Amino acid sequence: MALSREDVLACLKAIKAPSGTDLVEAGLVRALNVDGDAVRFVMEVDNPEPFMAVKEQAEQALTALGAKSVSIVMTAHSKPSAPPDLSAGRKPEPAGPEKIPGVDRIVAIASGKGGVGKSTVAANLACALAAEGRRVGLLDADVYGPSQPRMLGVSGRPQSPDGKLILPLRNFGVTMMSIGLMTNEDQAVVWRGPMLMGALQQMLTQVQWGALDVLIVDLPPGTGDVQMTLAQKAHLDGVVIVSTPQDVALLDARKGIDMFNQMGTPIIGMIENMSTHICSQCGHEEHVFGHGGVKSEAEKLGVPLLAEIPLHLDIRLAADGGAPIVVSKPESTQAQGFRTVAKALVADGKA
Ligand SMILES: Nc1ncnc2c1ncn2[C@@H]1O[C@H](COP(=O)(O)OP(=O)(O)OP(=O)(O)O)[C@@H](O)[C@H]1O
Repeated sequence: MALSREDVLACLKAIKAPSGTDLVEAGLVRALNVDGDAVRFVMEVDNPEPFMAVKEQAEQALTALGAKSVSIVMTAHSKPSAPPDLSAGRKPEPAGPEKIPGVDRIVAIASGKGGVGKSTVAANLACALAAEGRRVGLLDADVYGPSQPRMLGVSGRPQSPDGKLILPLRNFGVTMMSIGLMTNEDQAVVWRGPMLMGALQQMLTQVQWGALDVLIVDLPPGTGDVQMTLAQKAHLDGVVIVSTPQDVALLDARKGIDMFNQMGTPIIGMIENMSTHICSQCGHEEHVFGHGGVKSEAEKLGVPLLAEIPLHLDIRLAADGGAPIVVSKPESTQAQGFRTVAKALVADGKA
């Protein structure tokens, strides 16, 4: 038998809530839906226990009225939230960037432009810090061209025995995780904003980094979603900007510095890469990309120039061969720049 809304309300008005008032008057009947011989409504109560008998009574009365199906869902009241505590002595709440448990510091390696040697610097710095006895992690967040697996000579898919935490890989004393290890090496990866941010967050929080003195993050070039997400989600202790002496690379580096300044991330310093070219045959030195541009820029910006790294075949061969120059030829002059930066970071408590 088709019921009307009025019939149903009249039926419910005859049932008393524990307070003595009828169900409708007490405002307990919410979202009433009468559809033919089916009746549904929600009873909003603080504690369902005392209302169980009332619910049963309502079901019986509605069935007697002619309802074939009765569905009464009891939900707890959504209490209005307390007004914000604006008193001066209140405890500060954690907001914005958070620390990763077990990771003492996070240092990002950034560049305004692609191909200036940012990943080479990140790999060498990580290995040089490990050689200084630091517990080092290296997160390859360069989603557009992950290169750390090749530079550190690691391959294979990271395992996740419990399906929750990802086990990172390790080489040369560096604990490493790369987005490149989650995709096929030759496969072009198209990342959309939310996907990218999700992947970065997963790399930060779901990788079993263990106890680290410093986590080095190799960022993609430029000032995009990854940089913003990292600065917003993780507590970044500082950023090292890599640039070549060329004007165009410097211009892009300036944009990067500007962005990190706006996000309140300290700039640890700049590194001029491919500073001078020393011929591996005759030792002749020439300035392929100019020289000193980064130094004067760093002076202008009031940030330290951490090192001038030469453009040298050995640096490329070592990086491409899976053992960075600080590992394969630690005593060479080409490795010295990286090692000096690592020592300085340790001495300043930055890594
Ligand atoms: N100082 C150097 N001397 C010789 N070769 C170098 C030097 N620095 C980097 N390279 C080489 O230049 C190439 C690009 O370097 P790298 O991948 O580190 O740059 P990147 O800035 O990280 O690039 P991307 O924009 O792809 O992330 C690599 O083949 C690397 O071996």
